[in-house]
Formats: sequence, C-alpha cells, structure tokens
Amino acid sequence: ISDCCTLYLFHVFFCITEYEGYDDVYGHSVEDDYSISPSDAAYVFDRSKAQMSAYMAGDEDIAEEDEGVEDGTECTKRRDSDTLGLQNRNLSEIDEARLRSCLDEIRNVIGDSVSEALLADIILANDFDVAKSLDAALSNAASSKPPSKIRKEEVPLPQREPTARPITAFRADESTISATSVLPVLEPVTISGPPPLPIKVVPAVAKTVNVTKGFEVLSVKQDNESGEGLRAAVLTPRTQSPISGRGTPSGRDTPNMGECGEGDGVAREFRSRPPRVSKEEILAKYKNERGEGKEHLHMVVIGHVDAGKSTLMGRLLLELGQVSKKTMHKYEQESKKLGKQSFVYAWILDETGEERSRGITMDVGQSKFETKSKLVTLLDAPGHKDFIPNMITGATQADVALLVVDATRGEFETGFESGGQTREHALLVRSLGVSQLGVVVNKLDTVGWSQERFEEITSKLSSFLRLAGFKESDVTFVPCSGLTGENMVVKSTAGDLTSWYTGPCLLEVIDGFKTPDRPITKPFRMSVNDIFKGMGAGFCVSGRVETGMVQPGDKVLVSPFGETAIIKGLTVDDMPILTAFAGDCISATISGMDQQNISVGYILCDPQRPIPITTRFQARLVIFQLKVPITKGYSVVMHHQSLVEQAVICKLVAQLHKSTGAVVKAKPRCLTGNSVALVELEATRPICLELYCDIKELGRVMLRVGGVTIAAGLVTKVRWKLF
Ligand SMILES: Nc1nc2c(ncn2[C@@H]2O[C@H](COP(=O)(O)OP(=O)(O)OP(=O)(O)O)[C@@H](O)[C@H]2O)c(=O)[nH]1
Repeated sequence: ISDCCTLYLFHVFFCITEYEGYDDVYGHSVEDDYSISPSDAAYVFDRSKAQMSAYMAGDEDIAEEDEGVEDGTECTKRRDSDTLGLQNRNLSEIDEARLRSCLDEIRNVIGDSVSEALLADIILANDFDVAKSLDAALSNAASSKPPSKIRKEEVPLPQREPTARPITAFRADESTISATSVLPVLEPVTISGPPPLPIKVVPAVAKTVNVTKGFEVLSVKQDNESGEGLRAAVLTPRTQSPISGRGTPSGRDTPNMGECGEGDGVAREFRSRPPRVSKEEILAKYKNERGEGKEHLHMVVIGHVDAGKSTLMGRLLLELGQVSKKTMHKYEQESKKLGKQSFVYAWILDETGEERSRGITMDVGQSKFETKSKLVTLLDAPGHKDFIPNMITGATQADVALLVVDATRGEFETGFESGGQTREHALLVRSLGVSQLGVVVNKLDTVGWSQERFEEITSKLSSFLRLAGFKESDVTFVPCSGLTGENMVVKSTAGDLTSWYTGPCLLEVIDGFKTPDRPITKPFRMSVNDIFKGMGAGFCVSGRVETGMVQPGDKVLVSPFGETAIIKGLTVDDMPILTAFAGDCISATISGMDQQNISVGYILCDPQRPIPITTRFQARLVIFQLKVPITKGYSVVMHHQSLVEQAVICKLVAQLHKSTGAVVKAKPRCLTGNSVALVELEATRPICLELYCDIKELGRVMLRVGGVTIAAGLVTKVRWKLF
C-alpha cells in the first residue's frame, strides 16, 4: 500500500509528543519532472562506496534473526485480497488491476482513514473514476471520528514508574520558559515501554522495551573524582578517530552496546555539573533583556514549487512598508526587461541573479516584519524538490510554518499528489517539531474567488494534516492572492470574497501564532548553519541557539571536533546583542580556534555540560513509503539540524505497533514502508546528538535516500563516543 499508513503513522507519531520559456505564464517556472540535481545526486547512496564495515566488522551483536520469519514473504508489499473482498466481487484481471491502481492513488491522498473494502466499494460505485472516488472517500473520512480523539479517550498515558537507576542531575535542573511563564521543572524518570509517543497499555501478549530516559555512557576510566578523565577524553579528539565534518575520513572505535553504563557515574557527574549561571539568574536575565519587547517568532514559508510563496511574502513586506517605492520601481523595470514581470514581488526575497532569471527560489530568503504582538523573522523556503536540503535548513530554524497552496485548478492537485512538495514539506516541518501551521489558499483570483474551490481544498488538506500529526486547533486556513494583495494585511473588502469569508486576514493569522516555549535554562547548544569571515579578528558562525544562553566572553566547546573557542561578539540581524537565548538566530564571532576545524552541522555547546558525541545511536523511526524494504546495512543520508551525514541502519531492533508502540516483532529481518520501528544507526563519522527526551530540538533525525525522505526518527539511545 502506498502512503496510506504514512499519514496515520505521523498522526500517531506526533500525537504526544525549472526554467526558460515560461516567462509569460503566471504560476509556472519549473518543469516538475526535472531530474535530480547534482547536489541531491551527491546524497544518493552508492553501495560500492558504502561503509559496510559498520555492520560487517563482526564486533557488533548483529546476528541474523530467523525468529518469526516463515518464508520471507513478510517483506513483500502485497495487498491482501481478503481485505478487498475480491473473491466476492468477480472482477476481471484488468478491473482488479484498475481497482488496485485507483486505491493507490486515493491512498496517496487520504491515508488509511477509510477501510480497504469500503474504498473498493466507493471506487466500483464511481466506475474507477479517481477524482469522484476521492471526493466520496474524503467525505467519508471527514464524517468519521478523527483517530486522535479516539485515542485520546481510549489510551491512558504511559505509566511512569519510580526511577530504577539514578538519572543525570542535568535533567533535574532543566526547565523551559515561555515569554510569559516558567514551566515546571521536569522530573527525572525511567519509563517502561517505548517512551515519547502515545503508548497504549500494552496488551498482555506484547513485549515491551525498557527505555531509560538518561544518557548511556561508555565504559570509561575515571582519572579523578571530578570526572576529568572523561572530559579530557571528550575534549582532546583527533588522536584516534576523525570527526564528522567534511574532508575527514571515517573512523570507527565504537564499543559494543553491551558496555554501556559502566561509566555512568562519571558521565552523570560530568554532565550534571552545576551551570556557571544559575537558573534563577538566567530567568532574571531573560526577563530583564526580553521582558518588555514583542515576542519573537521564526516563521518558515513552505509549499510546492510555484505555489506563490515568494510573491506572497514579497507583497506582504511591501504592504507593511518594508520595501521602499524606489526599490520596487527598480524591480519593476528590471523584471520587465528580463520578461519576468510576474515575479516582481518575488524579487523582494529572491535576491540572487540566478533565482531571478530562473524564477525560482533556491536558498532560504530571509526578512523581518512586525505584527501587532510579534516580531517575525520570515524564512522563505524553496519549493523545488532539488532544494529540499535548503528547505530543511530553513525549517530547522522555524517555530511555526505557513504552508502555501495554489488554488488554480490542477495546480493544487499537482502539488498535493504523491511526489508533490505540499505533502512532503508538511511532513518534514512536522517531523522537525513545527506544530502550528497557517495554510494559505493562494491564487484564489484564478478561480474567481470560488468558495467551493476553497472548501474543496481545505477539506482535502484538513484530513491530510490531521493524519500528519497537526491538531485541528493549530491549523488555520486563509484565502489570499499574493499577486493582487487581497486579504493579506487588512481584511478583504472585495465582494467576491466577503460574500462568503469573514475570517482573519493573513497578518492576523500570523499574529495569532503562539510563541513556543524557549528552553533557556537547559545547557547551551547552537547548531552551526554557516561559517564566514567577519570584519575583525576571528571568524563568524551563524545558526540558531537551540537551548540555553550564551554571552560574549563565554567559552564554548565546538563539537564534535572538541576544541574550545571564545565567543567574542554576538549579533542578531547585524545588531550587537548582550545575550543570545534559546530561539535566537544569531551570528557569533569566534576566536581561539582555526576556522578550518569547524563545519556546518557542528554544535557549539557548554564545555561544562557537553553534547553527547557518537557514531552509533538508537532511534524510533516512522518509516514512510519505501521502494526497497529496509534491511541491515541499508544506507541513508541522515539530516540532523543542518548536518547532512551518510549513515547505515546497522540493526533492526524491533518493529513496533503503529498505535500502541508495543513490540510486534523483535529483530525483524526487514522493515517495509508505513511502519514504526526501533533501529540502530551508525554514522560514518562522529556526530552530536541528544536524546529526544532530553533536548527535543537536537533529538530528531530525518532519513533520506535518493532525494526522497523515507523516515523521521526520534533519538532514544546514544552511545557516547570517546576520543
Ligand atoms: N494569478 C496569480 N498568480 C500568482 C499569485 N501568486 C503568485 N503568482 C505567480 O506564481 C508564479 C510563481 O510565484 P513565486 O512567488 O515565484 O512562487 P514560489 O512558490 O515562491 O516559487 P518557488 O519558491 O520557486 O517554489 C509567479 O509567476 C507569480 O506571479 C496569485 O496570487 N495569483
């Protein structure tokens, strides 16, 4: 079955927790079937070059498992005829094939919210007409009770048990803060059963996995009581194994999983050192420096190529007075000369010559504007599938997202169907932790501001987004036209729209987003998005402060390289700041280390409480559509924040029940699409990761193969790698 279960899985997974020749055509700049770009091609796995040693070396406990495999058919993706009731339908072979094909198409859109047999009835009643059947199926799905609600009522929360092992004081002293309130301190816990997701009470027959919320630590010999042995080990790398990051060969010295825990005391003591600045001081500082101002929000704008994202945002900036008349006049003249007048507003954000001449966004465009209560940093992501890695970089910095869809007949459908970026972008931002979404039904001018079209689109998207893990209350639909500026900054007065729409305009939707909690009292972590030469001494790195705070003069550990550096200065939008807090996207001037030793994807962290470094970790994956089932040795491109690293799935720990999280099969031979599983991954080079339960922002990974996202995962165990 195609994506069918994918959406449902997402729902479950997140419950708790172009080119020339188109100048005159509005809404088109790209041929959708454009082949893979060189950048994506670089990510495509080449088996001949893969680091198979990760699981061939024989020093890991990766013995083949026969258990439960009868004839190998478990890996064959085949729809069970019984669920379709084919025996009773008397279909010819051709009709049966048509039925299956229609089913796949429809599943691509609605997921598995409607049963196979009912879908088959609908398709046959509509004489294999996919569009009609889809509408009928969507009505059916919409009228049925949303799975989230069903689960909410039926599924008790995971049972927390008393701590079986001591947990790091690091967890005990963490807390998060919103602009207005301080959240309660998290209690250290060890839980039985898969941790962060909706966990139903496990049936008597089901096995459970014990997952410890806390860091797993390698065996390590402590030099002295203060844990200097470990610190020395972490801080003085390069002696044994090169580090993840560009230009360094791979190295392996990962000890066996079984050795975890021996050095726990050392690591705990080490990680749990009291912060230099107390929690109270941090909170007071935050209140003092940020208390008065507007809340700051980072908003990424996503959607299928040519949905009108840059035009919409360019127009918004213009209407808000962020672009001078002189600049706009210049853009009008220049775009006209190039025959690209329809892209004039997009030029406000698409600043490079190549983006403007091709009429597509390639890198994330950035700008700022204010609403009544918020200061918004706008991140305009590229829509073309070739630039998904850039889109991911933009999305990792975002608190909320605007999903833009093209209402033009046929265009919405192209973006929404399998292979379109509407779906992939929505799934990606959700798996990166974005939970609030504004959906802009754009270009409604092309369909005469049709209410019917608006409702058709919102109904299809609502079902999809709900199943993708967005709560209905966190999604707002707004009809707009970026080109005409209708219903953007002020409520529309156009009769065609006001006759049926009384909701908020786009600016009100943005103003209504809630500012997420800022984990400012957790240990400092900042992921590096860019490195560049600054004005004075040293060099600059830019990125988002994920947790904690940092100030000029602070020493930071550059991980996984392991060198310490000094923060000389901090800026936000070229303006110097005294302190950077979690949630800020900053540039930091750094001295005390060689620029060559830092790469995009590295993490700057608190040297007293460093981020775990590892090559091997365990993750709980939601697996999307797959062409080839995952087996041991399956090679993937892993995205973690801005890091892109080759990795191998080296152990299939268990296949989990999609809803309950209970183990349905331990050590499966393979994993098919649309499933949930616990796996171990081995990165080619050491990387920095956090457990999802400790620091969500750094505990998520995304796996891609051949330019397609195949899975999203939460880190459940990390093996510290020592150097
Ligand atoms: N009729 C109409 N055309 C629009 C509207 N918004 C954008 N367009 C046209 O759609 C085309 C693509 O617009 P862009 O803003 O470049 O689209 P995009 O989503 O930013 O494209 P990428 O970033 O490359 O994915 C341009 O020709 C715009 O003029 C609209 O509201 N109505």
